[in-house]
Amino acid sequence: MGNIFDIPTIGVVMCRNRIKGHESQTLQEKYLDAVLFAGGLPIALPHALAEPQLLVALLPKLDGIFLTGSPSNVQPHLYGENGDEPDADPGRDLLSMALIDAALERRIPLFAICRGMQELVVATGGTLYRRLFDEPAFLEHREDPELPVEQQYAPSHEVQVQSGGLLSRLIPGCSTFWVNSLHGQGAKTLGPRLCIEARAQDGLVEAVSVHDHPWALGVQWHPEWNSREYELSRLLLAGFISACQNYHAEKQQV
Ligand SMILES: N[C@@H](CCC(=O)NCCCC(=O)O)C(=O)O
Repeated sequence: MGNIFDIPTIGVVMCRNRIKGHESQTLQEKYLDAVLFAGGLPIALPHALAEPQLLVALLPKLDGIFLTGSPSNVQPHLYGENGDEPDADPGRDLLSMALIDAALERRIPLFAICRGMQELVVATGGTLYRRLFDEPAFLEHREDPELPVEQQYAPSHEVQVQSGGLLSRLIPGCSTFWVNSLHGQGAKTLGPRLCIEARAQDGLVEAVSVHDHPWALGVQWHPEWNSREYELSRLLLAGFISACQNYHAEKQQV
């Protein structure tokens, strides 16, 4: 694993849950393991870190930011829609939006998975389909909750990679591949800072990157799931950690 001081520190955003009556913030182990297996040091980020003074103290310590998936949905008012969101996690929204702003401004590497990609879309001025499953043009992108978890995360549909982008550089020679799919929302419009990196066969945007940023990628699927078993997932995570190592080294030179 090398010298502990060379391992990049990756901030991983937490999610709010109620456990046995107690308000809690949690992180699924698969996200932590994916960062560890790729050679990063994951650090859990609780929502209180959105407070500006704490954020300013935190950011210099991070070499990368990892936004996880979550069953909760981004609050609709953040992308200009009315109405309640019963599955909201406002603390997560606040922290993720602040972390994305910081990552874009400071050029910190950012890897955003599923809800994380939706947060990246919203933070950069885009909008979401709130009920993708009510849109007749789209495939079913949700998992079947009745199935065992291994089957829920099994490959579900193909994606087509846009040539010439960050994703195609990370997985050279691979222009289509199968992904798992566990989301009921999806990117509807994108702000000017995002590039499309992949689409599903129904046209849904499945991956995005940020213009003029060394490494900021959002994917709608779950490369963290059994990440060591799938070569494409390993390549994405290795690319992220390598960008974090470069960022760490650049910081030392300033
Ligand atoms: N709630 C949003 C985002 C979906 C999402 O992130 N799913 C993954 C949940 C579990 C995990 O982290 O693996 C939507 O429905 O689109």
